[in-house]
Amino acid sequence: MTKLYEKLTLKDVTLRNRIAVSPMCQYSSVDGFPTDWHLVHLGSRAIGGAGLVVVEATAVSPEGRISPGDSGIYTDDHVEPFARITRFLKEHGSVAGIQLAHAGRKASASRPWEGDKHLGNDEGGWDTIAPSPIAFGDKLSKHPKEMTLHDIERVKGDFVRAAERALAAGFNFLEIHFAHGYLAHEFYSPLSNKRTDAYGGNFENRTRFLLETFAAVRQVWPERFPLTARLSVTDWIDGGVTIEQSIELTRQLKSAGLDMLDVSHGFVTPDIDRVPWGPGFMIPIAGRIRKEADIPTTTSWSITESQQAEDALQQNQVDMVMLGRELLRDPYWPYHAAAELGAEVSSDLLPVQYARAVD
Ligand SMILES: CC(=O)[C@H]1CCCN(Cc2ccccc2)C1
Repeated sequence: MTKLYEKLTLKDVTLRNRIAVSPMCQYSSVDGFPTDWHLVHLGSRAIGGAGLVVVEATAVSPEGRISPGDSGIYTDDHVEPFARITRFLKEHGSVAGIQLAHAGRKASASRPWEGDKHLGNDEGGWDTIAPSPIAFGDKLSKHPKEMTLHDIERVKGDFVRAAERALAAGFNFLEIHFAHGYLAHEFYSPLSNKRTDAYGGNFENRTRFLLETFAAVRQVWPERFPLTARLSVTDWIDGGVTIEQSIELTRQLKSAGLDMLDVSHGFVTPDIDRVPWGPGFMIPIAGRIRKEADIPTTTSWSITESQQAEDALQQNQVDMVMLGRELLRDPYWPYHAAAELGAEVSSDLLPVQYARAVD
């Protein structure tokens, strides 16, 4: 049996296959509100057969957005526009997921096609916050305000309220963003966290914000729905977070109710020279964490071929694959991959309206 097309059950949620649409920023929201673009962009990937569609990094507060075009779920008015999307995704056989995020010191940036750089407060930008008053660097050179303990409590509350709104909007899969040099990763990594209070210094203190935020969200996110996290498991840099530390953190998150780890990497500093880029280069690392932390995993990064995805599943390195750019290039990848792998293209992979396309 082609494992890529086996169902996957996480708590009370069952995916029709092991293919997920990775959360990918569209920079096309207005004051956080998703638009027709999002309905068509995400809806077409549900029509294309993905088992899970995860909505892009969605900010838990206005200052937590990467760019002014980012999605947000920081007011109750954001719920219905997202509910319109979740209804469509579910109607076409996909599980509806969303990634909750706070961009920390990487916030207040322009869209990639507008330069991917910090915006001054006189050009639509805003003051940023972070564990320590240290700029990311390169094109993101704004110095963030060091978060007070009050700021920390507020932002944890923002994650909780955002999770409650995601539930109200009909999402059944929730991912907290602990990666890519955004706020939570900035607490986790010694490269960005120079605090001397209970949120900085040793491993216990640097993981405190992540564990407290996770526990607070778990309390409001129903037990019957999967709660996951995307974690940069290594900074690739001496002095940064290591895979060994991340295995320990994953074990602690699992004890707190983590249902799957979305294994990612890097980007807490501009330095990407040490990243071992290559086809599916994160898959072996996901496999190690899956084994040593004894938890379901998924991962992304240069997964493009059907046999590559099938091998990762067969070798028990991941339980699901998350495709990003490959699904931008081809929303019907799930259908094409089934044909390549000789998996019978079950009728639920294509909508009834398209079924006649299969001769
Ligand atoms: C929110 C998030 O994680 C997105 C933001 C846009 C780029 N995405 C992909 C990316 C991650 C790290 C470095 C370069 C590219 C990640």
